[in-house]
Amino acid sequence: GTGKVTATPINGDVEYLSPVNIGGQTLNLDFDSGSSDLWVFNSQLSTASQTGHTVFNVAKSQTLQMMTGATYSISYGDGSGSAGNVGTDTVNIGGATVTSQAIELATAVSASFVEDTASNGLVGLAFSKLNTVKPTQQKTFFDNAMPNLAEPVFTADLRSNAVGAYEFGAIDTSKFNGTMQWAAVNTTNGFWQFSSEKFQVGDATPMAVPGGQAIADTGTTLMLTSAAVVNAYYANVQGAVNDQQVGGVTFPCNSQLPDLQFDVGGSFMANVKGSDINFAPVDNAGTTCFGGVQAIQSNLQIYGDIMFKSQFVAFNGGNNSIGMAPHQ
Ligand SMILES: N[C@H]1[C@H](O)[C@@H](Sc2ccccc2)[C@@H]2OC[C@H]1O2
Repeated sequence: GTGKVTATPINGDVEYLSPVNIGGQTLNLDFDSGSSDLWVFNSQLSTASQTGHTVFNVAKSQTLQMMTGATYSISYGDGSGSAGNVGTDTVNIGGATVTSQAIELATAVSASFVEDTASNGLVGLAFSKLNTVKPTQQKTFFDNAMPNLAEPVFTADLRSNAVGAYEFGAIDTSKFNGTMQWAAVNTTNGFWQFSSEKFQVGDATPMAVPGGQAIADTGTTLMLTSAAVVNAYYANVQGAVNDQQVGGVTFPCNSQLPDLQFDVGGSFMANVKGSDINFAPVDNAGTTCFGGVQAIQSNLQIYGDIMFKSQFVAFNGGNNSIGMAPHQ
């Protein structure tokens, strides 16, 4: 079978939310190719933590079965996190259905999740080895669904300020231009990780990347790479400054940002459109804008939604590869 759901950007493309049916109840969740837990806001949470959210009502599902003694606890790269207990239920994502999917039921969530009222939980789509359920680690929705999918793939079609889609079991070739190019994924760390050793602006000298590795992470808003690459890129942008106050590089909103190409698996260069690197204004007048490409201190670069807005991406769990092509 296959399944397809909308991916709706919220708050200026900060994150993308998709409807998921769990035991007959539909929640908008954040699909995250950078983690491997499916957890939801639910009726066990404190009233305060539930404020503003649509919660999964554990009493209302006819098919929920609690997993005795099972717990989870997850913390994310940005310091947020959640923890709770675990059950299994039927999960239907746009027609792709898993009858006994581990559903992690938060009994505690960090402030940033409570405040983010648009999101009622996450669907982890990285590799199951990262799942945090104890004592028995659980499989992701994709791992459970794969045997029944027409093809062992899911795709992310994320758009700038427009509704896109996640699809399971098929690659819709009408959604991208040209031929999709593929690279090997190294699953050792549990991420959709591939080598990415260089960046290039126009036909300038390519910039090397320390560590030369990146992950494709739909749950990260920006594109995070080395400070050297960030500085070299914004050297092309008049008025770009690294503003500690704001927390990264800003530039005049009317800047003509150059495209940025990045190496994928040593086999091809994929392009991020300059227009997608203008992430958002930082001031009410809309004079100064925050860059979509920012620096992290890590040998593992994180290609988040800024990259996905320029590239249609396919994740192949059959042969552990990642495919990219410019959006149609
Ligand atoms: N894979 C990512 C994950 O989806 C988010 S969790 C999240 C936190 C608050 C709001 C929305 C989502 C967090 O930032 C980067 C990395 O960890």
